[in-house]
Amino acid sequence: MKIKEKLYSDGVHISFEVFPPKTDDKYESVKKAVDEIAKVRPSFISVTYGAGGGTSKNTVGIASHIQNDLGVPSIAHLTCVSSTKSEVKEVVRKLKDEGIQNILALRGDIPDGMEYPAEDKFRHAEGLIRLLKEEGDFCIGGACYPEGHVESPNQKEDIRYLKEKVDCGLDFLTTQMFFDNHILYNFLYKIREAGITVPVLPGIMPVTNKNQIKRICSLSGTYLPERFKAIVDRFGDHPAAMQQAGVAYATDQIIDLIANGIDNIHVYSMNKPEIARAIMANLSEIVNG
Ligand SMILES: NC(=O)C1=CN([C@@H]2O[C@H](COP(=O)(O)OP(=O)(O)OC[C@H]3O[C@@H](n4cnc5c(N)ncnc54)[C@H](O)[C@@H]3O)[C@@H](O)[C@H]2O)C=CC1
Ligand SMILES: Nc1nc(=O)c2c([nH]1)NC[C@@H]1CN(c3ccc(C(=O)N[C@@H](CCC(=O)O)C(=O)O)cc3)CN21
Repeated sequence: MKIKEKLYSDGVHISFEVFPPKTDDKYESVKKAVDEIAKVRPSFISVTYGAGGGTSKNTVGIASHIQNDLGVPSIAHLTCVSSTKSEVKEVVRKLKDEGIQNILALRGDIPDGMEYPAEDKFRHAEGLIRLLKEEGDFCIGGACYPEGHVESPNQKEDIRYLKEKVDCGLDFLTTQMFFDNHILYNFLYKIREAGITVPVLPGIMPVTNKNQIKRICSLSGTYLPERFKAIVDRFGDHPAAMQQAGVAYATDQIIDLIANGIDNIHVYSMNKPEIARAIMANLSEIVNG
């Protein structure tokens, strides 16, 4: 099923993100986590592609399992930063073979020490989107950055490139995580003003671990409100308490988004079924009521 059809259908839709195993010995444990997440019947599950520049060989396998064995729509991330154009084409062929219809087209994070751009690689997500349009009939998503992308000199320029990227044929956008909804509302106003009309799925990350938040912030420069920092300061060294507080904070953000008319929300719960379950339990009457 094409995800864009879901996005325009009635009701509130919650999706989750998972990352594939880095090594084959972890395949079964990731599969088990994914099976559990599928049980809460999210509108779709997205599968990252070497987040932070890691490996990507299991993305197609996990995305295919979700869609073809579990009956939940899936979307495979595809980045072009670490692969040559012909390697990217090879992955596209595998995705087609597995019947994957949804792709999140990304440039991806530049790994430490990598020389970029390179002659035989796409420089931006744009090139990848053009290739996907030529190669098949995919539903294509892209990433956007409510606080601006770390490599962008300013938000105006970032939004100008975003408009060009969407015009290459994107069906929807997912946002980088944010911890203050006002940032999202301001961003939405600006991109609509700039003529970007595709659905935008806010990305919410339930933070459950102090080190994870440090890594994320150094990668993407995310603003952390005082209210959020107080939670990490108070509960950061107590994993169970941090998890409970992180889920409550994320739930609060999600309810505010829904109350303000946003019906599609993407949750960066990664490979943690207990987080997916807790979020869905907190929203049971809101999503299904
Ligand atoms: N939000 C998400 O779901 C995910 C995001 N990522 C990320 O992928 C990143 C980059 O991927 P994308 O957003 O797909 O990259 P992109 O190619 O759309 O944008 C990357 C940067 O290049 C600029 N840019 C874009 N098109 C340009 C053009 N034609 N000329 C000049 N500059 C241009 C953008 O303003 C931005 O600063 C990472 O930094 C990371 O945050 C990775 C996985 C998931
Ligand atoms: N800069 C950037 N790169 C990304 O890959 C990315 C974003 N931003 N923002 C949106 C999502 C969120 N992503 C995430 C978020 C958390 C983990 C995570 O929890 N990773 C584990 C280790 C993963 C592993 O073992 O491979 C961790 O403990 O950090 C991974 C990807 C991927 N996406």
